Amino acid sequence: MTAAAQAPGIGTATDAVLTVDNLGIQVGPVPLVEDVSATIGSGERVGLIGESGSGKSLTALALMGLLPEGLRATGSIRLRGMPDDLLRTGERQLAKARGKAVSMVFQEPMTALNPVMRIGDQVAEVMLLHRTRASRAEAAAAAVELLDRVRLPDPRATARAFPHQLSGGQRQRVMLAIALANDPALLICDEPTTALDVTVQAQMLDLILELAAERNTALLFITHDLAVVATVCQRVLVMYGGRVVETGEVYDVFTAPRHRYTEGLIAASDLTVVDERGRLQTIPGAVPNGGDFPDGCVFRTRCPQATARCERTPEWSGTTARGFACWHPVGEDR
Ligand SMILES: Nc1ncnc2c1ncn2[C@@H]1O[C@H](COP(=O)(O)OP(=O)(O)OP(=O)(O)O)[C@@H](O)[C@H]1O
Repeated sequence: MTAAAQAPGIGTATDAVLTVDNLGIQVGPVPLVEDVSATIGSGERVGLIGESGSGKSLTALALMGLLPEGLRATGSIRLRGMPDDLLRTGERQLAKARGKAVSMVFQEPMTALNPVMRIGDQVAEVMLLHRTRASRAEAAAAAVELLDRVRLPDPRATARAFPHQLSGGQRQRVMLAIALANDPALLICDEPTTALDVTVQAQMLDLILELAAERNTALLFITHDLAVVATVCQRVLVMYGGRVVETGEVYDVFTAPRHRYTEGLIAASDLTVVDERGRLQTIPGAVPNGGDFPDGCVFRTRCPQATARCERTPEWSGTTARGFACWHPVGEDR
């Protein structure tokens, strides 16, 4: 059986808000993401981790139907509230689904917010777009309420402000308000706290968790930070070279990783592990550019355990809920 046939992924939820099957993303003939499968249930919180260049953001953009010009997605993406496969849905239907079936908070709110439009109008506009509120006045009042819910100080004054008048942390709260304005079934957070300082980061994470729990919103949380995943998520997908290399419950994956890449990521995130010269652990080498990953196991050129066997694509071991794709997994002698 091939790795593709086994569709590495996560979850078996019957009340799925998201079902991804064999997602691939290509630029011309070059594959950037391959064979990604995942199911996220209602209210579930799933992390997506991997180094820069692993394919996390492209995967998230595909789930929003927002891939950059020139990139093509294959496979299938089904979202609750959308009648058809997202990859076979036209732009008009997609625009309707965005915000309601799925919504996203990006890392850099300044690029996502309109710099010349008042905050309150930006929140109200998305409600009017989806007719969550009937009139402009109703939407304006609901926007102030929502700004209060994301704990912005003086929500009325904030509604009248322009983005540049707010701090980075406040702008990120506005983005969260906009993302939640139409009560999406799935909220994708792509490094939502990376640009914030540590205390603001923790407050933002608490807020996302609280509001998602209140509304039973499922979360797909993309981050480099394993500690954030451990705080926020129940399950995790580990990506490298555009592929899912391991998946499972956060506790299982972090305490007993099987893929050599996951093992390396965990060691690299542990500030207590140093070598004989006192240096922090790192994964050797650098992430290749998209499309430059080796055949076979995508991690083999950086993996200390690689053998000739790794020149063949590793089969998926385990289930879609707990599994990995590695010829020489942690805990098994070569
Ligand atoms: N528009 C594009 N055209 C061609 N290649 C692209 C494009 N966008 C991204 N890529 C490539 O696809 C690969 C995956 O990128 P992606 O942004 O998804 O990684 P990531 O894991 O999200 O990284 P980061 O954490 O830095 O956001 C990278 O090698 C990147 O250079």
